[in-house]
Amino acid sequence: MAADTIFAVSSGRPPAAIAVLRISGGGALDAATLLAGRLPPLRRAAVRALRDPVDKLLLDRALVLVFPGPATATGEDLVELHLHGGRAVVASVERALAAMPGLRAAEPGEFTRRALAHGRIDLTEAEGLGDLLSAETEAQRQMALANSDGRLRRAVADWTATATQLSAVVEAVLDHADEDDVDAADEVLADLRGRAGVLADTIGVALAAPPVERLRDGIRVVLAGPPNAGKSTLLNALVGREAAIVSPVAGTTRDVIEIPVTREGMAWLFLDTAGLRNDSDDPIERIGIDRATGSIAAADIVLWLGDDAPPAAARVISLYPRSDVRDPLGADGRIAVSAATGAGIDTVWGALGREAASLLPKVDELALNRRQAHHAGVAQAALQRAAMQDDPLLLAEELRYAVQAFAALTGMRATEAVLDDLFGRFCIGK
Ligand SMILES: Nc1nc2c(ncn2[C@@H]2O[C@H](COP(=O)(O)OP(=O)(O)OP(=O)(O)O)[C@@H](O)[C@H]2O)c(=O)[nH]1
Ligand SMILES: [K+]
Ligand SMILES: [Mg+2]
Repeated sequence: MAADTIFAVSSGRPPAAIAVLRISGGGALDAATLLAGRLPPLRRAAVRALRDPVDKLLLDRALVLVFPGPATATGEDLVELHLHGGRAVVASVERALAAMPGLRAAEPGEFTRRALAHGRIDLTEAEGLGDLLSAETEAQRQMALANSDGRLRRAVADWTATATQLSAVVEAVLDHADEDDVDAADEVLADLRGRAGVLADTIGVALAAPPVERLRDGIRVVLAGPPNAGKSTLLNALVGREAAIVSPVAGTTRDVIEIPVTREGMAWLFLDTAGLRNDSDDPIERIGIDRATGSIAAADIVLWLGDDAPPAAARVISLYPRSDVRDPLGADGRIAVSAATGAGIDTVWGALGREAASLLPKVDELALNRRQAHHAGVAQAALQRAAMQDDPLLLAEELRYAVQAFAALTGMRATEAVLDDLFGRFCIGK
């Protein structure tokens, strides 16, 4: 069964100077011939008059490029038409293509999905591409580029090769179970268990890295402390705009206010919260305090503006706020900061940056997104069990589990749901 031939503008929404329209599939060359007449030599650009195949009316003069499959971006025959980028020009060519049997407009991400289906890329590279397209910070871009370029695919290929080798050894031991001497077989199995354990540890290193998603979602920094401590004023100073209401009235902030910020190539999410106090009899303020408590629990970093001991949280940076109107000696090891004068703001950013270093994956090291980490975790657990398994039959079974989990990680066994979810995030024409 031949799949449809698909087409879409891949260069962004018209109008633009040029619109690159791609056609991919078994009917791509025929479709292009219908429009352009004689096609240029393969992989060589040439200008052609594009005509409506039905009424022969001129649609555009365009650069035509023909790439024969399977060595193309999609793994199929691929044609690029570099059109004049006006809306009506693009629409007229799209209409002519849609009228041809077997041709239809591409769904979001469908070109990349075909690349995956034809083995041109694996799922980790497709995910890297998706991240690359949506990258808004320098850190995201670098990580996504490394993954879209096959860094993770190569690592998983190595893990798979090792696990497969180990499986072959167990099979050999099983095959010769009654001939060879038992001590030698035991020795081989002991060595094997050791190597399964080493592989489990290798995967553990990647699993220990912070999740890739944090690059995109940002580091969650919660400003917390008693009422009127100056939380909202400090938030505004940190994010550089009047994002939260400030007033001398204690209990001004009730809802949690989330402000995303990009700074020095990193994404941050700042959360301003209601002042914490036990004696509020305002039911709305009490709800705010509950929300504040929840935010603190889910924070990556808490900026604590209170004089009392901070609440239990993952990482706390203690501040001495409103330092312009307080005794400098009172800071007592905390970072003195004044939103009014700007004193100490850079120091707070410095402290945040130091904490961030361990919260974000490093661009030159392997890191996994949550989907990938799930499968890596399954493989690691199987290998850890293999490392303690005396029975060669069960050991072989664990190794098979690990290899299956690797296949799921790279998408060789990805479900439709996983693919729909991923490619739904892509734009049309990618
Ligand atoms: N002098 C001085 N006043 C400040 C500073 N920061 C905040 N204030 C004042 O302190 C008061 C309270 O500030 P907010 O930012 O509303 O304090 P908050 O902690 O958000 O208060 P709630 O939301 O009510 O819990 C306001 O009148 C601010 O102008 C500062 O650095 N220096
Ligand atoms: K206030
Ligand atoms: Mg406030």
